[in-house]
Amino acid sequence: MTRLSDIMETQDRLLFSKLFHKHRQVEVTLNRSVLAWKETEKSRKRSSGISNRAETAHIHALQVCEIVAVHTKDDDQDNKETRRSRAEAKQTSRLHPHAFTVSYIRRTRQHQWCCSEVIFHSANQALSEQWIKVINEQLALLTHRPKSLLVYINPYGGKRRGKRIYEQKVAPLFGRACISTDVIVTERANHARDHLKTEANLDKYDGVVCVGGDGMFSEILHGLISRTQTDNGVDPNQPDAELVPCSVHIGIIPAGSTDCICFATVGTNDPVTSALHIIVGDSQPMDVCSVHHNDSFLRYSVSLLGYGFYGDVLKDSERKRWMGPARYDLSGVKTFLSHNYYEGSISFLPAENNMGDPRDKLQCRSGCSVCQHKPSSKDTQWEMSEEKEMSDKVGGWRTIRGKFIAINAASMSCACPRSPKGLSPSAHLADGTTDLILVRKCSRLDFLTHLLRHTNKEDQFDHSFVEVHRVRRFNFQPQQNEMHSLEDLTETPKKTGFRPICSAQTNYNYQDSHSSWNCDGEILPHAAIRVSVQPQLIRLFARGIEEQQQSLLEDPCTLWALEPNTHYSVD
Ligand SMILES: CCCCCCCCCCCCC/C=C/[C@@H](O)[C@H](COP(=O)(O)O)NC(=O)CCCCC
Ligand SMILES: Nc1ncnc2c1ncn2[C@@H]1O[C@H](COP(=O)(O)OP(=O)(O)O)[C@@H](O)[C@H]1O
Ligand SMILES: [Ca+2]
Repeated sequence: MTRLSDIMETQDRLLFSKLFHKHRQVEVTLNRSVLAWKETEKSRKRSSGISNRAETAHIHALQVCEIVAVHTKDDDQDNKETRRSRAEAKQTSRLHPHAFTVSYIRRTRQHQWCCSEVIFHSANQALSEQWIKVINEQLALLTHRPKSLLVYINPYGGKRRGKRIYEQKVAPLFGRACISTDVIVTERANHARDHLKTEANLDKYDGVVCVGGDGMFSEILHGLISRTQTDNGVDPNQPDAELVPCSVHIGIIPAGSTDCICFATVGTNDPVTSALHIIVGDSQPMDVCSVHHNDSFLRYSVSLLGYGFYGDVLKDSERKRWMGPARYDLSGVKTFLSHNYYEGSISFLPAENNMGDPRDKLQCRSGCSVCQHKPSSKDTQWEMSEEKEMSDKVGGWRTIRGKFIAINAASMSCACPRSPKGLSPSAHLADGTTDLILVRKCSRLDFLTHLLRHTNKEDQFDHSFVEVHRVRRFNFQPQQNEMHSLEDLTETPKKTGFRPICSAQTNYNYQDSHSSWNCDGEILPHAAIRVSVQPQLIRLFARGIEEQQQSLLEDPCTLWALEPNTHYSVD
């Protein structure tokens, strides 16, 4: 563990100088991992006006991996400084005219990051240039940082602010970090998907950036996965095909309605935070579910596959797109009041016991140990042999038949501003499993209590009518129409609430008896599906949700007070 007090002294210094910062003389040190500075004793004495007294020295430190860029100071920054302290700034600029700016990541609140700046002045131009050169050399060693990105903007997602968000908040940061971009503003649905599938020259880019919501992300996901499988000769129609992971990272700039994939992988829906995760080249692997109907491929999903409640909400909300994100609230209330349930049979292959449990309260966080667990060959053989048997009684597969208000498969927590802990708070981003949540037919009041628990601290699984399983695969088969007796027809499905009572009894049809699957915000054309989790098929420019660190919130430059004979550690 590095001791902060040693940083100023150590042998592995790359550069050490006396420079000026905020009109005070500072000793600045750079080593391979940290840029640190503290006020010189002479300057401390002068500014405190008390001689011969040991004042507390403060060391300010930035991790090199969190430096966005270093530049010669520009006039704009001069103006900002001038406003703050005109006289002092003028004097510093006159005496030490050669300045450089280090832009770095500062944590604010709730997992939010911003880009801050620290300016160092010197009287010596060559010295200032040397600092810029050496810091840049260190940044160049961070080879996982992207240099070239392909950006797709959905101008109609969310509140239709995607283009403005990108131009005003993101592009300037990419420019500062010297990242080159090709930007495509989409002209129709599936424009981005089709471009990625067939046209885009992916060799040119280190990553693809999606400016939009979960639906737009889904387009990028499909384009990239499909392109990768084509390039590697894999047929995605085969439900058991082992898919080839995509080599290109995906960045998400949230500009949609739910933005659950961004929220669950970063902890906030903030375009600047996401842009900074892209700039530093963070990497978060993610599971992808492949969904098939019989032996043909339907879609991929990374967040929610929801039948019943969430399928009905989505279907209803599509007609209200003009309302923007509020459409989900209105459709949510309407669907809740309809209180439909659907019959069907769900069979699933549970994950091994060492994969945790959806109710274990172990949340997936940055560097999650559960997600780093690779299935052993024994686990894999077990799974393969079980899979072949495909039986209810033997082989680990379980089958549950019943009447369900909702069937949800959450491959990640699905946290979003509407539900900050998500549909399955302990689901993992990259463990190769999905949490299958079955909400059986229950009273309206019970279902409301269950829904409300998504928004507070209570356990939404702690109901007799809810069960949850961590699974690797599942199949769903809706109740077949022809299997109903006449009596069943009047019974299935229950359409209470605002429909004419006779419609459920006399106009029984497929639409009424079946819900639709909401697959990351897209409606699937079939109710009978086979789902298989493909572990870590894609990588995002993200790092998972960070545990909050109080010390990092207190000072722009991660400030430590250095007490005599006390050591402070850099985490
Ligand atoms: C009475 C209070 C009820 C509160 C219940 C809140 C539960 C919310 C859980 C939401 C999970 C969302 C999972 C993500 C789904 C998205 O993929 C999908 C499309 O997003 P986008 O492309 O950005 O529009 N969004 C939805 O399906 C919306 C579900 C909203 C349900 C109220
Ligand atoms: N230029 C476009 N015109 C119309 N639809 C588009 C365009 N670009 C993308 N889309 C589609 O818009 C849908 C919603 O996009 P998204 O960005 O997820 O917004 P929201 O979160 O509001 O649903 C996606 O299904 C995507 O395929
Ligand atoms: Ca998972």
